Amino acid sequence: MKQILKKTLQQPISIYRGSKSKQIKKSNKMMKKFKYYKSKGILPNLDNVIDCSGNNKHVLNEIFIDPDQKIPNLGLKNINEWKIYSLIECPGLIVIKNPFTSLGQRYYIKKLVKDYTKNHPNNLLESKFKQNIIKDFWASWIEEVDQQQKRLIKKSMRWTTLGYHYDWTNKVYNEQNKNEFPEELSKLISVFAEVLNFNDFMSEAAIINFYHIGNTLSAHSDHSEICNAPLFSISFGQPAVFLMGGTSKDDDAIPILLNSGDVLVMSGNSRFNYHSVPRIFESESKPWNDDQNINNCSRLNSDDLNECLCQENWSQFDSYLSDSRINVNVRQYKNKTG
Ligand SMILES: O=C(O)CCC(=O)C(=O)O
Ligand SMILES: [Fe+2]
Repeated sequence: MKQILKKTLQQPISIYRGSKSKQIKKSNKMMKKFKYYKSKGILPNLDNVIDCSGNNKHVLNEIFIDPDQKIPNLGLKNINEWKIYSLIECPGLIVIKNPFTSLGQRYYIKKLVKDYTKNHPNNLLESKFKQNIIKDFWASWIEEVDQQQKRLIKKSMRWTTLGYHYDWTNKVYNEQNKNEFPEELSKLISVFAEVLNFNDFMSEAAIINFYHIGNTLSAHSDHSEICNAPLFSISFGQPAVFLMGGTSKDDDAIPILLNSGDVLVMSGNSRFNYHSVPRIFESESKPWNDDQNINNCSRLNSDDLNECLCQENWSQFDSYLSDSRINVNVRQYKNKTG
């Protein structure tokens, strides 16, 4: 078992899901910045990383929404507390600063890493891992007593897909290989879409990425969806530097700090831009533990909520998150009018 795990894990630490380009051109500004922020030797200077707060007014525009509109109780803060920004230099890129309550964060974290890794396609399916790990990653991880094995199991889960499954080899969505898109996630995304006036958005396909300190995601653009609908990307756990480039890898890239709970929306011109994740940080802040107020959670499943409220149970998630980041990005795959 140890051998099989080790063998499967002998792969680049970068999540890479396509064919590699052969050479890095000198003009490839995205790659240069990627290398800079990824660097392990000399720690990168983070002064230029945009943290999407009031401190960065020169590069951000605040988007004001109706503070009296009604949103469902899905673990989100009161709408009058939401802060939303667009990036002046990247039209269409929007960041909703953590709109989740602490319990809301816990709820979706549990869904993403425990529930959705079960019964959905994931990167372990074609590996030689034991069936129990492939079928129920979370149970296998928490039940493992050997600390070395436990670490290996944790790092083995890199991605899971929901809804239409993406065929990474042929770079197409697979019509036959489709799972039910989780209803609670679709409802959550609809709230973000409606608040931002993307009223017809349909959640049809999602990728959940699991990163651990040291993991990266190479520069790519998400262009396999045939519609021009926005892409909603939610991050939980440890913070990351996210690089947002242009339509060519030669375009310069903007470094953005994504903290737990932040929702990044790629719409309009930014939808098909190159982007990457060069770095995950360990941070002291744990916004999923701030308070466990059940306000604004009445539309969430009570059994799931109780699981998040039970401290003994939650400590497993805390341990998972101590050096991990979870990102879920949700897409509309088909053009409804087409
Ligand atoms: O982890 C992130 O923030 C980005 C993920 C991403 O770009 C992707 O999965 O296509
Ligand atoms: Fe992407």
